[in-house]
Amino acid sequence: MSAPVNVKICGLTDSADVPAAILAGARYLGFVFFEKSPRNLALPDAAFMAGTVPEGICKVALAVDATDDFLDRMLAEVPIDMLQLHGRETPARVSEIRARHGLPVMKAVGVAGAEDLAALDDYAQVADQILVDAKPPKDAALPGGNGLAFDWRLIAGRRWPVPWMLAGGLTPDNVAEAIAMTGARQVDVSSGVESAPGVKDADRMAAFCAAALSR
Ligand SMILES: O=C(O)c1ccccc1NCC(=O)[C@H](O)[C@H](O)COP(=O)(O)O
Repeated sequence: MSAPVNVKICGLTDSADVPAAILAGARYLGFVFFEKSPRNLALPDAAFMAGTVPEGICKVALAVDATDDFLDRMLAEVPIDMLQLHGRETPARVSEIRARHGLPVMKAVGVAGAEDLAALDDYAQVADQILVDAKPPKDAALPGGNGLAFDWRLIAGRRWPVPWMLAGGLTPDNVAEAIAMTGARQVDVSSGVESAPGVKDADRMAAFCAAALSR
């Protein structure tokens, strides 16, 4: 029997989201640091929320093309276990951030077509994990968290030398099919468990985790 699927719930904005996500079954919690996002957190709020997370649950900080100065300030204040890089960070920058900040790094890679798959292989050489996400539309305000899925057949049967997560447009209704089609053992969700942009819904988080953990 395979190990249970790991669920990451990204973009928590309220302190009540932390116990709700953990009770639902999430193993990773994502905190967004991107000013244009409805899920953006101020450092003191993130520090408070992350401080309530028990041992064994991975606290992930999501940043977009962040400077070392920002990462230094954020990590000095917020207890974080993993960095998620969701911008245009090059493989060299991923390596640099890993070495400088001493935390595991998950690099998000956007997929829209077969031409995007090579980047997954490149980042799998330098990151601790890769997040296989939908590529944002050209005019999107956000580089992720858009509730948009990609064609899962593109990665069916593909494997990488590091752990990976499937993301992009997952919901309580489609996550089981996404897992079945791709073979993912880790899934990441944000919009699909919200009642409005930036507002997590405890019932949807529970339904999502139940559907993912049933696979
Ligand atoms: O959530 C945001 O607002 C956000 C902002 C900037 C970069 C990434 C962002 N979110 C990424 C995610 O929440 C997930 O890792 C992933 O993209 C899946 O999101 P969704 O399609 O909404 O489930």
